[in-house]
Amino acid sequence: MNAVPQQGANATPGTRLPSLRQWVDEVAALTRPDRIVWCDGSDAEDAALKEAMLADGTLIALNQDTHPGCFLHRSHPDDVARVEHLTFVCHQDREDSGPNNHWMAPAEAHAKIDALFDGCMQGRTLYVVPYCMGPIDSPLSRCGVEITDSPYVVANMRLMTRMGAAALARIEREGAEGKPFVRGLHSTGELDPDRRYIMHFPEELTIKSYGSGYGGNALLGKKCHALRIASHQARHEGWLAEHMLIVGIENPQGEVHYVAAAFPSACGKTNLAMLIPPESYREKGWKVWTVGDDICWMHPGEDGRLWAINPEAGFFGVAPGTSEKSNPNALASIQRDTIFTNVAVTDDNQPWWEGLDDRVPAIDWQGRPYDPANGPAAHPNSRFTVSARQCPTYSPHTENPQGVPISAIVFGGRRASLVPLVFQARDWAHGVMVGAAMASETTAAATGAVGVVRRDPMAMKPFCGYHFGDYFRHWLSFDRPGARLPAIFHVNWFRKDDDGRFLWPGFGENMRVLEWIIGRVRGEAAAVDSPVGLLPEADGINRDGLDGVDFEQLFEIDAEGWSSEFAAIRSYLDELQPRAPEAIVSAAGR
Ligand SMILES: Nc1nc2c(ncn2[C@@H]2O[C@H](COP(=O)(O)OP(=O)(O)OP(=O)(O)O)[C@@H](O)[C@H]2O)c(=O)[nH]1
Ligand SMILES: O=C([O-])CC(=O)C(=O)O
Ligand SMILES: [Mn+2]
Repeated sequence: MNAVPQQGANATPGTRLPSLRQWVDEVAALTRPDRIVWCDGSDAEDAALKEAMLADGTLIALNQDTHPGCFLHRSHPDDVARVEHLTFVCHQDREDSGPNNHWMAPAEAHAKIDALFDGCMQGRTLYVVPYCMGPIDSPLSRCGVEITDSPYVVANMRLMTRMGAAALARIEREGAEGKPFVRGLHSTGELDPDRRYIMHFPEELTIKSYGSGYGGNALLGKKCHALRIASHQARHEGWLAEHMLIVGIENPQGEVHYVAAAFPSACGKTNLAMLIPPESYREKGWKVWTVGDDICWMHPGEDGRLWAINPEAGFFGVAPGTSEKSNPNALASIQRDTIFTNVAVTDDNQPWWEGLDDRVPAIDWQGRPYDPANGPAAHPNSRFTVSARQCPTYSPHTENPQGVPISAIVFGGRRASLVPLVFQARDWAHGVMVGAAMASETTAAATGAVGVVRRDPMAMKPFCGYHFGDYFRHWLSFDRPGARLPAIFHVNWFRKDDDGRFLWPGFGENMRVLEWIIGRVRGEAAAVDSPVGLLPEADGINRDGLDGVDFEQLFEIDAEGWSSEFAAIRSYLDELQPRAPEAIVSAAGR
């Protein structure tokens, strides 16, 4: 490991880039770490970090015979999910952050969080983590540096991003040309929920996160950079940074159509990205390729299409519900070299969670002997971190510097009632309205109540780094001469019957809906108009081999229910005035 003892102003630089060196010096002067380590991303560095974490209990070794290279991390019980109420987007002008974000004046926010950072790394190591979001040689990629005092964050960032020497070289090269990198400062602090903030300064390309070690709060390349900061950059540079999976669907003719889909947190992105088609489809030659499971950056190409890259290099996936039946690709991916966070373990020290299989766990996520009276054995938001390359369906085109062309955009939410299995938007503006009108039941991915329907436009409510009205305008701006935009759809895997059972089997069977979507894109499948959009014809979704599915109920359009839904959408858009674009407001029925 390249350990560099800090010697005040004479500290070994670690970089040729003066702006980076100066920032690290400033942060070190504020946080006063015992030592500074510049991370190179090497295997040796990773091994040494893990050894140190095993020694101090940050990591616990899992069964190395069944799960080589796998470790468990138990977080503080109060630090298990994103904290939206403590997450701020601090534009100079409050209006630019919009009613969709918590706001504080930048000067006040800096003062408040810098007071927490003051001296917080005494007795700790400061790690400098250079990273690249996207393929290292792609012009669409963007770089950042995270400074953190958490070795767990370093190990996760190594899986989730292109981290280390190659990223630093790109940052230095771009820096010499005057191109900035995103600066992220993170400390786990005291893990005190009352001394915790996740602050974003889009105009300064800066993130400051204090008091949490959890994924979306602490792995700053992910939601903080690749969505909140990047969405702001994308607005000004003419591209889109979205909370979307990217999946390639190969039809029997060997044609691959790439689909980008936005579902809110813990609503099925990882599962759809890794879908295995039913056997009848596989026999005919249908295949699915995984490009990304959480974030998608889309740029208009010279051919007028939208080209997408996955800025991430790994998956930070929800463990509960992942099984041989629901998601065999995810399960195959996490047999080795995986970091598990807040899962349970069996008596032979294998990772376990609800929905995995019918074994009984021995120890729960907090390290207690398992007792059902204490609730689930694994935390509902327990996660695995793994390199995307370990996924059996990993698409080699993920590394394309120019990205992959998107044929269809799919929006979706968790709606127990009202919303049909699938419908298509009539055109781009209608599709943007459909995305803007999204709502979904809240999940364990963020702290707070679970199962409450809230409006979550484009699954970006917690992640859009600017005013939603401007964001919808930005989406509309892609419809211009020469554009060959993807068709837009909406799906709902989660509609329930009167007894509270899911009407749709979901998971691999979602292939049937994707087949219709690809059919529409290719101009082959028929559709009928309805008050919400274009629906498949009565036999439009392939039903072969599907017994007991009530298609009538899945596609039922309740006129009265929709009229109150549209009223709710309109009053939501009212809150965004005067910035909500007229095209969206009128598409929502005014
Ligand atoms: N009923 C049903 N549940 C599903 C389906 N797909 C996923 N789920 C459930 O949704 C939950 C989480 O899904 P993920 O795919 O991990 O969610 P995600 O959208 O990737 O979430 P984040 O990583 O939080 O952004 C799990 O409990 C799954 O079992 C489906 O088709 N039908
Ligand atoms: O960011 C996280 O912590 C995990 C995630 O994907 C989400 O919450 O959408
Ligand atoms: Mn997510």
